[in-house]
Amino acid sequence: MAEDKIKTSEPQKGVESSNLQWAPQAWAHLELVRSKSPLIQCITNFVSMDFMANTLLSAGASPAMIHSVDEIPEFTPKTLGVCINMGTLTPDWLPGMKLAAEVANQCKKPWVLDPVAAGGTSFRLKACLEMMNFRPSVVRGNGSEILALFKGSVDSNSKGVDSVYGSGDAVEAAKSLAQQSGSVVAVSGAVDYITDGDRVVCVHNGVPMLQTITATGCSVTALIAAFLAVDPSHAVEATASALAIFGVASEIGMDMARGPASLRTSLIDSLYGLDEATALGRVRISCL
Ligand SMILES: Nc1ncnc2c1ncn2[C@@H]1O[C@H](COP(=O)(O)OP(=O)(O)OP(=O)(O)O)[C@@H](O)[C@H]1O
Ligand SMILES: Cc1ncsc1CCO
Ligand SMILES: [Mg+2]
Repeated sequence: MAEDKIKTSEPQKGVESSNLQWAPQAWAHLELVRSKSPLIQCITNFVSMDFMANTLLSAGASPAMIHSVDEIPEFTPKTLGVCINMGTLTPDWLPGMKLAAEVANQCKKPWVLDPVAAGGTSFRLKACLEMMNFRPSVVRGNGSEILALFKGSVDSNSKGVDSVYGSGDAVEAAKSLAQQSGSVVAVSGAVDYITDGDRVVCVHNGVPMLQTITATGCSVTALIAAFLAVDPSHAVEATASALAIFGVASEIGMDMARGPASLRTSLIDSLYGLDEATALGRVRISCL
């Protein structure tokens, strides 16, 4: 049974030794998503809706892009996880986002925040910080986004949704943010870092071309929600598994791709077709 492979013991140091535990765990999480097909509510930006829904479907989850404040009290309790993404934020979307976070918390369902371009404008920063007050189970952003949330200030060098920092530049900020907020914090980039403020887990999978496809970050945040939905009490482990499996799918997809457009397609195919031997051979997770 896939649940049996999900361990709670302390991780070991180094990629080689800790992979013995983390790679089977990542596969077990994917198997659980495939078998349980969790319903994931996504309140997300207009750019990401299609790719995010297809990412969730190819992993075996069941996405629903439902964001109306009028539907949330009835719909959110039916879900197993919620993804809230600030990408194309306007003031009229915020009450629904806050209500969905509140209902998810009341129903003890995990929810994940994607603070897109948090440091881009003061309106966006304030909204992201307000969402942090609802204590997401996990917040996943790129280096710039996590640094902006930690500092609580707009970044004059912001390039909007793209990061101007590497993920490694935001590790200490991520740890502090996790300690202050009580949320697990994930910083994505060449290496993804996941922290609860104490442990730091590193995911080494992925390909640089992911940066040239819009909404790959948004979609992996939704995948985190699906992995959390099937293992809500192990947020660090589920988040690392989701990032690793998405990264592995991109690596296999890269072998078939001719550029960003075909990688977008082959990544979805690879995630759908991923088998145990390939996952165990490719997942690379270590601990700092
Ligand atoms: N240089 C890289 N090498 C390998 N994988 C990468 C690299 N940069 C990003 N990734 C992977 O790409 C995915 C998206 O991460 P990224 O940090 O680009 O998100 P983002 O900036 O929020 O993206 P978006 O806003 O377009 O959705 C993650 O799975 C991450 O691991
Ligand atoms: C390009 C873009 N603009 C707002 S959201 C989004 C998708 C990537 O975050
Ligand atoms: Mg993003």
